[in-house]
Amino acid sequence: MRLPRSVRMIEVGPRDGLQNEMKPVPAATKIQLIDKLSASGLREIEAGAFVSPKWVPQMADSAEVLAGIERWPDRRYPVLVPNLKGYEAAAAGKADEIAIFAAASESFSQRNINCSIAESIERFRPVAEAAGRDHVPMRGYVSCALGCPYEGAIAPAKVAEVSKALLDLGCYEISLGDTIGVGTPGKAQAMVEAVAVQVPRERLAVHFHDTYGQALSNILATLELGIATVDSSVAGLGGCPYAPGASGNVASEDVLYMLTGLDIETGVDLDLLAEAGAFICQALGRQPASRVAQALAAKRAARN
Ligand SMILES: CC(C)(COP(=O)([O-])OP(=O)([O-])OC[C@H]1O[C@@H](n2cnc3c(N)ncnc32)[C@H](O)[C@@H]1OP(=O)([O-])[O-])[C@@H](O)C(=O)NCCC(=O)NCCSC(=O)C[C@@](C)(O)CC(=O)[O-]
Repeated sequence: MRLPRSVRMIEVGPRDGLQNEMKPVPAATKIQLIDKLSASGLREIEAGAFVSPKWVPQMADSAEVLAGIERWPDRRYPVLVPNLKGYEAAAAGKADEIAIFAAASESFSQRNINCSIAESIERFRPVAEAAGRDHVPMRGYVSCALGCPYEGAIAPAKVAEVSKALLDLGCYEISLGDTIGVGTPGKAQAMVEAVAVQVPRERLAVHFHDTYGQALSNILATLELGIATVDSSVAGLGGCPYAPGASGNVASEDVLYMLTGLDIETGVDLDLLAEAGAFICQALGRQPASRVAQALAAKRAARN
């Protein structure tokens, strides 16, 4: 088994993790969470989304969050941007990176951003031009890479086509989203292999939700193919508002524990990461979904 020596962990908890929360999470809590995640050693932390507040009310305070966080010099705080209006707001908030998001499923694209896949690529074009002009790095997401809540199975060739379109727009990296967490290791590998024909694998990231408990296995399967960038969410928070039934993202603590066990470097401190997870779970009034966080907490409780 050939695995990468180091992996970039992209933390999506403050955005993907919180966007589906029904009760408003105060901006001050989001800010504290992001500061704690920065302190844990994570270098890329998605801080919010400049999307329509009618569509995703929880992200309406993203400007306030960006203005309030401590910006560590060697960290980046990307935000999601669905259109030029979102880009202008993100730029006004001094976002240091943006992410555009398309889907490999027509139905999901309609439900999530109210347009077809082709229309979304056209809508992203002026965003890409503006980001290029301003030297703001741009990441791209492809949702439903392993299945769609409305259409079921999605052809890997379609994922490859949309990934290439985002790459051509100027994305430095494409994150392949198993939005509803239905993937299994063999299917994840086949999908990555299909995309890698169009997009160099060093420019691919994986983004698994853990709905069916397959996320860690899927990550390991894609690391074996040379993928070295993994999205995850502290405490396993998350779910997409336009993907009914989708559970949280794979927990950052669980990913980190697995990577450390494989002697793969990340630069992230597990105790500090778990502390950030405990903080946000306390604020939300729930237990972390991360098995590693639960095990660490039980060990601590037994010691005291
Ligand atoms: C794309 C739109 C805006 C189209 O929505 P629309 O209704 O077609 O847009 P519109 O242009 O007709 O505008 C409607 C209203 O929204 C306003 N508006 C328009 N744009 C913005 C903006 N940027 N910021 C703030 N406001 C905005 C606009 O000004 C107008 O306001 P009104 O005149 O009615 O008062 C909408 O569908 C939207 O915001 N969708 C975002 C949905 C979303 O955030 N989903 C979750 C993120 S994707 C995800 O989680 C998956 C991922 C990335 O994690 C990977 C994976 O797991 O698969």
